[in-house]
Amino acid sequence: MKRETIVVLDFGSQYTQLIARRVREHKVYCEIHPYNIPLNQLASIQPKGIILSGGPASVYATDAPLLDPKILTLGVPILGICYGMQLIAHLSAGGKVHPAVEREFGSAELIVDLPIPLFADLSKTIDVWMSHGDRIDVLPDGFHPVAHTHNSPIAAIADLDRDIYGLQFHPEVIHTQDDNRLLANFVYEVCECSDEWTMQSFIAEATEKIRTETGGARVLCAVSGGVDSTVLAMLLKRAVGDALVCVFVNNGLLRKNEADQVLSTFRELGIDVYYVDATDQFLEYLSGVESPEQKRKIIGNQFIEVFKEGLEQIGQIDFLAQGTLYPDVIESVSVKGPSATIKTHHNVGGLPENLPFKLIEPLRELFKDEDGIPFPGPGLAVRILGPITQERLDMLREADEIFIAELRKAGLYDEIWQALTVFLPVKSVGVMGDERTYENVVALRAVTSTDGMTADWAKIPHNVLGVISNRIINEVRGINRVVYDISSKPPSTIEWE
Ligand SMILES: Nc1ncnc2c1ncn2[C@@H]1O[C@H](COP(=O)(O)OP(=O)(O)OP(=O)(O)O)[C@@H](O)[C@H]1O
Ligand SMILES: O=c1[nH]c(=O)c2[nH+]cn([C@@H]3O[C@H](COP(=O)(O)O)[C@@H](O)[C@H]3O)c2[nH]1
Ligand SMILES: NC(=O)CC[C@H](N)C(=O)O
Ligand SMILES: [Mg+2]
Repeated sequence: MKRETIVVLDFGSQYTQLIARRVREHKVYCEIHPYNIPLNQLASIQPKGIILSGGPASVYATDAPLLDPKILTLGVPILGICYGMQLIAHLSAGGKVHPAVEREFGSAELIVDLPIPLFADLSKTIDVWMSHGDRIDVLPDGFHPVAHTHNSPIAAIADLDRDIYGLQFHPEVIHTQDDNRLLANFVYEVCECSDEWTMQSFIAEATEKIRTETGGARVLCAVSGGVDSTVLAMLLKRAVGDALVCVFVNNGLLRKNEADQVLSTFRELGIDVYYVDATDQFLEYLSGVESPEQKRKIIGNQFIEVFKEGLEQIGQIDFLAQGTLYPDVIESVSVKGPSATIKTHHNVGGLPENLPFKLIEPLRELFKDEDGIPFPGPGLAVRILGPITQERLDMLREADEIFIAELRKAGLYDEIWQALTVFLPVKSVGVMGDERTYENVVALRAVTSTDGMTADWAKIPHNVLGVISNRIINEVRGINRVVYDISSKPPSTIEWE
């Protein structure tokens, strides 16, 4: 049976992914395609409904991204959001879109004038989220005006015969206070989708697909202990059982007890892991290296070496599973300009592309909710400024464990996007028990952020910082000074290297 699918056509809105996520929250599968997807390709998806996203352009501009007008005649229900609605008006006979006298950003009160099924179970006035400079001035033929705001006399439109709708506001953002009803009404009432796309149905379908794809051959999954590779390994275990080969490499740059924790997690999951302790090899190659980029390069290369050696022992494997997620897939077809058009999927631990595997990517349809603080691939290597030594790694591990534990204890862990401890290559004078000390400094770094691209330093209460500093200086031998990093990104970065 064909899976019921809602397609979002992307005109470059910052909210495109959010639209897809909101639709999926209603247990209806939704995928994103560029606005200029060829008509036959779109038709072959057999969408139950099409949503046209917002976008930064103006429909009347000469280089505006347009829609193949035949899409409006497919007989599939369509919902245009903001730019999407303006486009429907622009492409339909009689419709006129012009710059509004006043631009409208933020909350606005929407008054519903025509109670159509799209607005079922909603009150007559709704607080909605606006973000536009253009508006429909003349309604296209065949459309009814459905709602208005103070600044947008035509804030929602409907052609009930053809099931084509437009909203000037953004139903996908939480500031539109409709309890996510508008998109629910669109997918259930207008498109007549059922709520059958669940994680259970995804797992069942993905399991079947992996079995068919691999046909009993062995599958390699490199695991880091992170969410993506762990979920991937669980799904593969279910699908191929003992044909799954998991490999976990200890590069000596992990946090305190991390390797043991990863191994015990996999034991609890009933998944065998081929464990390679390559600490000595990594530290040997990193010995004396100070340049951050050099460190990264060495770590990447050693990863490949370790993997190749491991594979010689494990023997022939046909498939490599990667934890590519939907945002990676979307980026590779993005409309946001040529620089973003081709993105190589993030490589498993920097594995080279010429290894003799066929790739499978069972998670490529999924989004992930951000969870906890990420740990970067190069690990503690980029948190020790200057040369890496076992002694420095040990001090840093202890200090880092205290920092994170105290953040959790203070209930701050979930508000913080990234938290780390940096070992500085300087010594400073202190006094401990009347004795002069001449020891090391660590810097604490904690930031708030939504995507890691920009970040602000976290305003951790002074008393919490005090406890952390005391504990580190008292408990970690070799450290007599703790400083807190109060730089934002930009101009600084989150990590120090
Ligand atoms: N120490 C390791 N041993 C084996 N494989 C690893 C290791 N570190 C990373 N990998 C592999 O490289 C992939 C990419 O790592 P990275 O940390 O950059 O991505 P990620 O998105 O955080 O994924 P994850 O949540 O699985 O860690 C991981 O998903 C895993 O397959
Ligand atoms: O896998 C990774 N390999 C790297 O080389 C690397 N460098 C930084 N980071 C992580 O990326 C986010 C942003 O960090 P920066 O502001 O330091 O660039 C932060 O979350 C960093 O931890 C890395 N992750
Ligand atoms: N958010 C949008 O889609 C904006 C559409 C169009 N650029 C406008 O300003 O009206
Ligand atoms: Mg990871």
